[in-house]
Amino acid sequence: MSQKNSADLTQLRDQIDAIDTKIQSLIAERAGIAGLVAASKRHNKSAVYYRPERESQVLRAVKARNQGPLSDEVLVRLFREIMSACLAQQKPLKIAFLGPEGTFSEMATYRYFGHSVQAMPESSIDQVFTEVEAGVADFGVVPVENSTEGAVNNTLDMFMSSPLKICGEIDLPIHHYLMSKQQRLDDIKIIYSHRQTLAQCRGWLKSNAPDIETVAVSSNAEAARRAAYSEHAAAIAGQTTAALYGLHILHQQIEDQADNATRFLIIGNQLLAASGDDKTSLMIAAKDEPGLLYHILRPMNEQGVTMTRIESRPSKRKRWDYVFFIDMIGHVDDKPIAATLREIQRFTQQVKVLGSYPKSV
Ligand SMILES: C=C(O[C@@H]1C=C(C(=O)O)C=C[C@H]1O)C(=O)O
Repeated sequence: MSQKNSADLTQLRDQIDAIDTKIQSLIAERAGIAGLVAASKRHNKSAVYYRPERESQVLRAVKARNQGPLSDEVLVRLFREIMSACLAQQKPLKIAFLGPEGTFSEMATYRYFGHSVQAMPESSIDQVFTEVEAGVADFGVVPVENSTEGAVNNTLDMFMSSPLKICGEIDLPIHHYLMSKQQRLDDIKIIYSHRQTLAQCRGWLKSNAPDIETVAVSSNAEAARRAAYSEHAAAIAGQTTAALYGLHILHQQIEDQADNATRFLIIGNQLLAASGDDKTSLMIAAKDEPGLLYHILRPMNEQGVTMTRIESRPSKRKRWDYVFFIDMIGHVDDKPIAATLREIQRFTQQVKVLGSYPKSV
């Protein structure tokens, strides 16, 4: 390296050191102010420390200010971590997720809340709801739909009996990796994975491993654990799972749809104020009469409310009786949504607002 180059490098590093010093003192200043906000909330018994709607406003402002060179996604991640650390000064949030460690639900948990939380792996979706209902966890993270495979029925069905509210959502791109102790596909006799994952890789498996037995297990992480104990087994799981279980990656991104994504819900006890860009989820129990769907869709259309999703599930009360799950753009306090709700209530047995929450940032 020439002398000039080396002098340039020293100067650039000095600049970086000076900037780091400023960033550090600004982060400390921010943490101090967040601490003051928390102290002022302490005087008010009903105040809540964690405000998802406020945090999503902060993150949207970060995106709006961004002029590069870092991507929106990277900047949102950094600010998410700063807020997570500021909040944890009081007490880290406890977050129940569908475990074990290494699942996509765990990834969604850290992506949504940052790493300064106490993440609690649970054995089932039902158990995530139970821990939040009992107050053992502050919030829960559960999958609700996949872009290839559709609804996660278990999660939808839980809302029929649970009083919990939806406090947020996060879309996570999902890529699947084939991993094993073996280096070659020819040496594999059995492939383990979660049922949903196998379904998302159905085409790849048919073309590339038509003669290998596939076995559905309780989670992708459980699949990796089994592959780690067996000489001729492989697992399909997320990239980070391979390192966790000491497995080689044999094939990357084997999902049939390149833009495969799963949407997760954040569940908790809070009803949130509007963030300015929200969604509302409803559960509607039907009256057994003709034109029901019409009576749900008509007021939406009249009020100009956009529906983003509709699912129906058996009510489990009697045969061929259904419950509808509907997502719409807007907050329950918005006039068009409030008017839509009033109108739907006239024609249905029960309308339950599962929550109004900030759209995934
Ligand atoms: C600082 C506050 O409390 C918490 C911390 C936030 C932050 O670090 O920006 C934002 C919202 C709350 O989760 C607040 O309510 O403004």
